[in-house]
Amino acid sequence: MARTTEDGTGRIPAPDGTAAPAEATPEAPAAPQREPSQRGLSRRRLLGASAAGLAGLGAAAAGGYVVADARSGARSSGSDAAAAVPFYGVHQAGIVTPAQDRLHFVSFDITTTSRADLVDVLREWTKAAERMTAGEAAGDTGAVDGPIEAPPEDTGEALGLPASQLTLTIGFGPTMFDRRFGLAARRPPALVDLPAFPGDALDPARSGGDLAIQACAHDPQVAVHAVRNLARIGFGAVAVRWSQLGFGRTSSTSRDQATPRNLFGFKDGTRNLKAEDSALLEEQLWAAPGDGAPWMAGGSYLVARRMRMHIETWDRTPLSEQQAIFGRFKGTGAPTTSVDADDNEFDDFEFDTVTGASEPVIAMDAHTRLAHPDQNAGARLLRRGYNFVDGSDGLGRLDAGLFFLAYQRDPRKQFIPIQRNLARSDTMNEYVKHVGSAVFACPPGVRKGGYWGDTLFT
Ligand SMILES: C=CC1=C(C)c2cc3[nH]c(cc4nc(cc5[nH]c(cc1n2)c(C)c5CCC(=O)O)C(CCC(=O)O)=C4C)c(C)c3C=C
Ligand SMILES: [Fe+2]
Repeated sequence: MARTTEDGTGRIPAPDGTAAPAEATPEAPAAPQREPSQRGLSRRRLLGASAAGLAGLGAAAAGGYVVADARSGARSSGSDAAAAVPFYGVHQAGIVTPAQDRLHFVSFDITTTSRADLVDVLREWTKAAERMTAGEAAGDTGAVDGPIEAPPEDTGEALGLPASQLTLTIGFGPTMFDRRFGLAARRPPALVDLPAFPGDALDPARSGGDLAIQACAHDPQVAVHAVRNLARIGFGAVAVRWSQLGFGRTSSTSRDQATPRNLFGFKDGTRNLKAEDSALLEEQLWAAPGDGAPWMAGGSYLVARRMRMHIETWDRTPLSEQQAIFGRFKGTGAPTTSVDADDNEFDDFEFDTVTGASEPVIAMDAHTRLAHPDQNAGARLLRRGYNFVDGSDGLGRLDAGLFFLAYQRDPRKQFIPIQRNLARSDTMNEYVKHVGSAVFACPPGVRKGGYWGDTLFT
């Protein structure tokens, strides 16, 4: 039987068929089931109307979700890409949530010096984020149902679009803990300024920030709409410092997802931390109460690096050399130590295997050897990066690369030592340059009635 979202929210059903709680954790409170505004022509109502009109078309594919596209009237089945991810939960959505296809990441400077104003913005953002992730307009009266004399409460470009699995994840940068807001004593020990690494070519205009929002969705317009409306709501208290669009995920964060490819053409995310690795997530991803900042318990630390990839040089590099850099076959993603290249993507590396000439099959300076937990005191990352192509560089090359996003429990023990290892000797460094960098403390998930980061301010 085809599964429809009867309340019209498109909320992803839990495995038992009930509406899933936030972040699909057993502890998470039930997601709110609100009536659409009486006046508002919400995105959800538009979808509901469209779905009703299409009801006579009959059931879609067995076991699939049924999603109506309000813009085109088209109906797609067998996919939940249009559904909503609950906003509330123990952890913020957008971390272990199966990585969506599109990203809009934005870093803000806080321009107010008033702590009360900052908290007001976080409260307003929370309300808008809850609405937008449910597929609704940013404010009650939306884009077209407010007073004609006033600017609308929503910018309108997502009218009629479904929730598209939008997640909004907030992070606080080290500079938010300076003297402005009385938060210095609450700066988590793990929220360190990242050191300079060999080869860094960081642009300050693409680095740092007091606050960041990661918007991920299956529709780029939905992600951009969310960021734009949060920036609009925060006007006068925050200003965009830099932002980055991403068009193709470069990691899987769930075993249900196929491994995607980066712009070097290699499968990326094979050995990522995944949502199903419960014990590892506790050990490597989520901050715990004893970690030195109790307000961060259930949160995580995010490192963002804009990494330019010299794809034109890469494209002139022999396949054998490309594969040697990753110690993996380009086609299947299997380690080059696997007996055959077929279907062995998830094989373990045999780092001790040597060639007839007694050379290691996987070079000592191969990216995957240097990044492997065995070389980094067991440290792992939950990578959630995206490909980008931001036009060209004026020198006949595309400005392309990987916007690397990695969540972890403590960057001092995870990103920093791994990156030190890579920066020193990774053979990939010839093709890659780090041009932007930032680190954020992402607080735990929001309880119903609470607001983003309330554990920090209360
Ligand atoms: C400091 C951390 C890392 C940076 C920066 C980084 C950049 C980077 N990586 C690729 C492509 C691949 N990386 C792969 C694996 C991998 N990379 C890191 C860390 C960083 N990568 C880790 C921790 C791992 C997993 C190691 C392990 O547990 O075995 C792979 C192999 C596929 C996979 O396992 O995901 C690829 C391919 C690029 C292109 C890049 C910068 C542009
Ligand atoms: Fe990597």
